[in-house]
Amino acid sequence: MIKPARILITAGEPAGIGPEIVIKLAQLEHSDQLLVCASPTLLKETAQQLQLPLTLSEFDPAQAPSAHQKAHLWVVPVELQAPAVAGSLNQANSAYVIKTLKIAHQLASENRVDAILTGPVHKGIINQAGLSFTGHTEFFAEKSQVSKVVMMLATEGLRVALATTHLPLKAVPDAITPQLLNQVIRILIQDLQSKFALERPKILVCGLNPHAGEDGHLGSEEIETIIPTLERLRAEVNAELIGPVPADTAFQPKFLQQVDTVLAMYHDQGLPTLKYKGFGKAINLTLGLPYIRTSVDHGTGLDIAGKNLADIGSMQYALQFTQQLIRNSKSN
Ligand SMILES: NC(=O)c1ccc[n+]([C@@H]2O[C@H](COP(=O)([O-])OP(=O)(O)OC[C@H]3O[C@@H](n4cnc5c(N)ncnc54)[C@H](O)[C@@H]3O)[C@@H](O)[C@H]2O)c1
Ligand SMILES: N[C@H](C(=O)O)[C@H](O)COP(=O)(O)O
Repeated sequence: MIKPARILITAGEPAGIGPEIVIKLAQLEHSDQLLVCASPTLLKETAQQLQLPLTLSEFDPAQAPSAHQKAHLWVVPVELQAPAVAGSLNQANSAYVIKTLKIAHQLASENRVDAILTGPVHKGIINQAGLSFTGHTEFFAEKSQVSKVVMMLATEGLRVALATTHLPLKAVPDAITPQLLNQVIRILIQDLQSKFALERPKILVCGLNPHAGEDGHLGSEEIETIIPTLERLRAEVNAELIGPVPADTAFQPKFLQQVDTVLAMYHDQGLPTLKYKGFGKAINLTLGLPYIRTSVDHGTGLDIAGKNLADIGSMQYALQFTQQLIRNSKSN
């Protein structure tokens, strides 16, 4: 029998739909142990509002992981600073959110959990509280002292990785340097090989400008940076690097069927297509970290928080994907 893995879920922004999707997930059967880093008070109150059963036990690292029992959660408790009101952000609770992420990083770094699965946080309110935060991706990279990681979102039939993550659009062209592309593509290849068992990954690389720069008439980043970097890398890596191709036509089935991943140059070049194809059944994962970190494909859903409208499709998909990544990493 396979030993259950231990998966730590952070419940995310307390005023959002994170606590609701965690409690809904807890009602189902799972072969691995689910551990939640959150406020026990918040979890109990949310379960009560949803009229769902829930018992909590405090996490005991000395105990071996056991398969999930329906309507039960192991908890790493962190208390809120102020009562959570569904749909209404409160900067007093931003330190709570960050504390859950710090604990998750600590437990994963010490191999006390097999993976971190993060619920959605609200980047704006964390910054409003005076805590600099651009996203989980960058947070875990910094905590792990890794100079570069890669954000990838995946749904059935499509994986999209990003060369740049959370930065203003006007900062993107300057960020696309040979060094950045070199690092991103190497991490992408390494993790496609190790996490997805793709021996010689095929990567479709998008250009930055309309029509991939139209031979320099619509932008020079392709000619000056992307093409020479891909040429250099082709001689050095065990991967097929196709492109740069125009991003507007890259996402046609006839191209996607032939590649393992699309590499988009920036967040909204790649993610709208991914989310159009698979919102609610997609996962977000961070490549290049020393541990497995995954997340749902959606945000805090403040407009539906507290209304029992949150769909757990992405959370379920993210959990199944995470379980597979853990099995793959253990068999490597
Ligand atoms: N993993 C993460 O932490 C993560 C991911 C994406 C966005 N965010 C953050 O979330 C905040 C809100 O972002 P947003 O409003 O752009 O996106 P959002 O995903 O929160 O909401 C977009 C729309 O999708 C709906 N929706 C989202 N999740 C749903 C679910 N599970 N079931 C049913 N409907 C759902 C919402 O009701 C809303 O109408 C921002 O601060 C953003 O940065 C966090
Ligand atoms: N870019 C992500 C998305 O659109 O789903 C989201 O902002 C979450 O990013 P982090 O995992 O870095 O928080």
